Amino acid sequence: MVRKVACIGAGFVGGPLGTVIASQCPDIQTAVVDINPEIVDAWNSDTLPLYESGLSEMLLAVRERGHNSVRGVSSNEGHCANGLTNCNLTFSTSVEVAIEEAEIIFLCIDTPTKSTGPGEGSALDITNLEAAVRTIARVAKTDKIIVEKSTVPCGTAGTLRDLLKNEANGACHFEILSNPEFLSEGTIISDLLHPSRILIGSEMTPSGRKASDKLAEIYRKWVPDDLIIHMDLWSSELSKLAANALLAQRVSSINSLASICEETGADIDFVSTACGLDRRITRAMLQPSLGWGGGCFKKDIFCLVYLARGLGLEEVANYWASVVEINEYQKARFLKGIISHMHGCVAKKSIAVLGFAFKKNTSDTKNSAAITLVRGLLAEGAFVSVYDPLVPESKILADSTMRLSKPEPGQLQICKTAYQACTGAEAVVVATDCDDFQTPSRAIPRDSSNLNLPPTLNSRHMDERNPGLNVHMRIHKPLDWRSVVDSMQGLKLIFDGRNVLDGEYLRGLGCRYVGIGKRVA
Ligand SMILES: NC(=O)c1ccc[n+]([C@@H]2O[C@H](COP(=O)([O-])OP(=O)(O)OC[C@H]3O[C@@H](n4cnc5c(N)ncnc54)[C@H](O)[C@@H]3O)[C@@H](O)[C@H]2O)c1
Ligand SMILES: O=c1ccn([C@@H]2O[C@H](COP(=O)(O)OP(=O)(O)O[C@H]3O[C@H](CO)[C@@H](O)[C@H](O)[C@H]3O)[C@@H](O)[C@H]2O)c(=O)[nH]1
Repeated sequence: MVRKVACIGAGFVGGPLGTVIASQCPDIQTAVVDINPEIVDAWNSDTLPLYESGLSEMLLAVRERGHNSVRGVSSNEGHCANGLTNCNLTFSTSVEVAIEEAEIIFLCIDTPTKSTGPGEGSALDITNLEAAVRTIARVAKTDKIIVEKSTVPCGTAGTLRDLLKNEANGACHFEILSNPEFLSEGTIISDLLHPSRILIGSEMTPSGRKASDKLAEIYRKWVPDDLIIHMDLWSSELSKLAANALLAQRVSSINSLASICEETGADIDFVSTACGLDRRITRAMLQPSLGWGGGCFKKDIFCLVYLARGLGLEEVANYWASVVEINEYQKARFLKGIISHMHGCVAKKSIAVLGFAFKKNTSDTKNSAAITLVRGLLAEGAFVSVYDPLVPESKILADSTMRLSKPEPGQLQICKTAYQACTGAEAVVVATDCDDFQTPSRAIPRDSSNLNLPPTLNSRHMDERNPGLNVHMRIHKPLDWRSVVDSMQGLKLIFDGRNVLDGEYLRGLGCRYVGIGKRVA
């Protein structure tokens, strides 16, 4: 029976994963550790470092359970927020202590694209991952199971094994497992609680299988056994890259078809529905957009491309590279379309951009198509006002500003409301599929989450125990498009970069509607 685990890296993966393990396995002491004290402080404060539906409620429930516990579980060197020391979840910078105490160590460390040297711009950089494994080699005094949660180049398990062999003193045994994470931002807690599958890659040796079973034991606390799949290390590592490449390929494919629709008068929403209803195709990842973004797709596809090229499989490399190329093309095409609809010139024209995150329900802007859009509009001399319900103003400002060409003073405005952004605008661009931006006929029910969370506290109780944790709980207020259109001026164009609006309804309000892959009426 596993008693102590550690998650190294308290980012989008490590923080929520640690929280879910602690929530689902009260008998397991979970230490989430990070070298960045700011992130750790944020996890221990009322303002979490990331917004995710259900996260703060789950954290609160774990802390509450610790508060009510009479058993007095020891708590590593970290502490539960609000001084609660009995809970089974800690966030701290005590990486070495966590390593020493844990039987299973989840590596949840960032693996960005390499920015220098061989493989620059393509291969994944595992420097941070290796640094953590070096620390394990140095401080471990007992056997450890080391779990690759990070997305890694294929063969990394072997690299880490060699590193441990060379750097550890040989007194303890290390088993490396690959256990890739498939969560999506915006639905992190739900995805962790209800994963479509859990892959566990191990060496096909008795000790590899034993370690694999030990990890499966943890997941079995909340994941059905038939969803836990055991395989070899390479297959598991490759499956992660393959899954992201296939998902991104679907969006690139539908976006490439959207461009045919725009030239011919076909409607991509009909085409997407028609294809998606085929039981073999399904409707997932076929929503046309101004371009996909996020921290994972591009870097993971490039990692696959790098692998294929290294294996001499040039055609295979080119095939997957084209998924990213089509996405770049889509982003550029969307910007060009806006300029063209505004008579070939956006200079000195006011344009509102609604949504800046790479998708709804997240404050993450990594590779967001909105960044390309806003930078492009600013470079063309437009006055741009941006509103996003979750992204902080400072982040929007930093992302919108290019190194070499800065916007003129007053050219970029970050707004507190969508109405403020749209007032006086000649064009409004919906860049993120936020529920708040939907038109009435497409509006979704207010509580769309289906998290199946463990029994949570009622809101009155939450307020009393931990008022700050409520700050991220959002109430959807659908946009009043009539007021928006009334407040616009000039051309009154609405560009729907997500095809989430009802074009007919908007035209009825007196504006011109331009969707992706649709004929402009
Ligand atoms: N974000 C996602 O949606 C997602 C989903 C699935 C898989 N992944 C993969 O999981 C990995 C982590 O992604 P993320 O989004 O959580 O990254 P992140 O950047 O949000 O978090 C990584 C954390 O690791 C910490 N860190 C770096 N080196 C460290 C060290 N030596 N010791 C301790 N902490 C260290 C950093 O300070 C950072 O807080 C990546 O490989 C990513 O590709 C991410
Ligand atoms: O039909 C669709 C679906 C998605 N998108 C866009 O595609 C991007 C990626 O979306 P999504 O896959 O939902 O978000 P991520 O959080 O990037 O999650 C992906 O990347 C993670 C990190 O590896 C994986 O764990 C997930 O399984 C994988 O879905 C976003 O910009 C979406 O707006 C579309 O344009 N159309």
